[in-house]
Amino acid sequence: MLTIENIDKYYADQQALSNVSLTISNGTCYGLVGPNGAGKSTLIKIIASIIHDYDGKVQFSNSTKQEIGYVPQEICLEETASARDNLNFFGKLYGLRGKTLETRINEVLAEIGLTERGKDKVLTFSGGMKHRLNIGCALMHKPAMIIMDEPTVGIDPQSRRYIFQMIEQFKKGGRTIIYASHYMEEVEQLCDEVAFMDHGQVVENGQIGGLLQKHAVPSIYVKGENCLPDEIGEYGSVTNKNNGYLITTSDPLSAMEKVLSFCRKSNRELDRLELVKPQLEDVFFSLTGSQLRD
Ligand SMILES: Nc1ncnc2c1ncn2[C@@H]1O[C@H](COP(=O)(O)OP(=O)(O)OP(=O)(O)O)[C@@H](O)[C@H]1O
Repeated sequence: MLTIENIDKYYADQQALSNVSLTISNGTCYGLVGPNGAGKSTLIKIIASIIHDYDGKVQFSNSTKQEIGYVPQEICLEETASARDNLNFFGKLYGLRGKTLETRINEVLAEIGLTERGKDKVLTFSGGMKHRLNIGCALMHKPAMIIMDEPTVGIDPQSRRYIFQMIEQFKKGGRTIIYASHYMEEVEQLCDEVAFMDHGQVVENGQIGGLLQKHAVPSIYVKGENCLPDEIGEYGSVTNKNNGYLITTSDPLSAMEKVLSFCRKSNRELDRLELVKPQLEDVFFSLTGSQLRD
């Protein structure tokens, strides 16, 4: 278990984190979500012991700091060296030597899908392959906790899928994962729990299902050439979306029936009428009043 209590962090006069407290249980895939500058990387660096000058407490129970694998946001590889040599370097940093190191390099290359490219220089790799190797370097010492800072920024869909599969394997292996991202859909897909960060604070945290239930307002989507907002406005609160209308209402099924019946009676054609599943993006919006990518 990782317990973070009342963390404050300043860079000179600027406060990057304010009174941040979180508890992360072993074996959880925990998402840290927030816009640029929210404080995710700073918090991660504090957990990974890269930043030491902060107020507050970070406590690990039954996991030592040695068991953390940190995947930085920036690619941290020697481009002119091969994948094997990069893994060799990180393995040695963690105290591996000889046959054990050699075996571990082979295992990690297989895990990140780069066995065939092990002897090639990193500068010949695609962005996605570099990201996978970047993750591989953090796996050399078989860490119980893996901390990943925006591991899918700027990579192709195929590599993103590969990284997701790796994370699913980490989860199956019982590892604890901290996953910082500003891609809400990734966190929703991968994580069990999430903390929303904004302006250096945790604005809400908890199990994803619970947060959706607690904060997301149900809605329906209506699209039809002659459906006008003031005609359907009585069924809920209406906003424009993709040339149609989103009606947020506490009773979406009844609102659907009413829209359908209204359209039948008045001979309006409907292109689309659907129940909208609440998403984490909506929860973040309802808590902060801003979209994640504003
Ligand atoms: N080394 C630094 N020196 C000064 N200010 C910094 C430093 N690192 C981060 N900051 C500031 O601290 C705040 C939090 O930044 P941080 O990088 O932790 O946020 P983030 O959520 O990870 O953002 P991003 O998604 O852009 O990486 C920002 O205002 C940032 O400008």
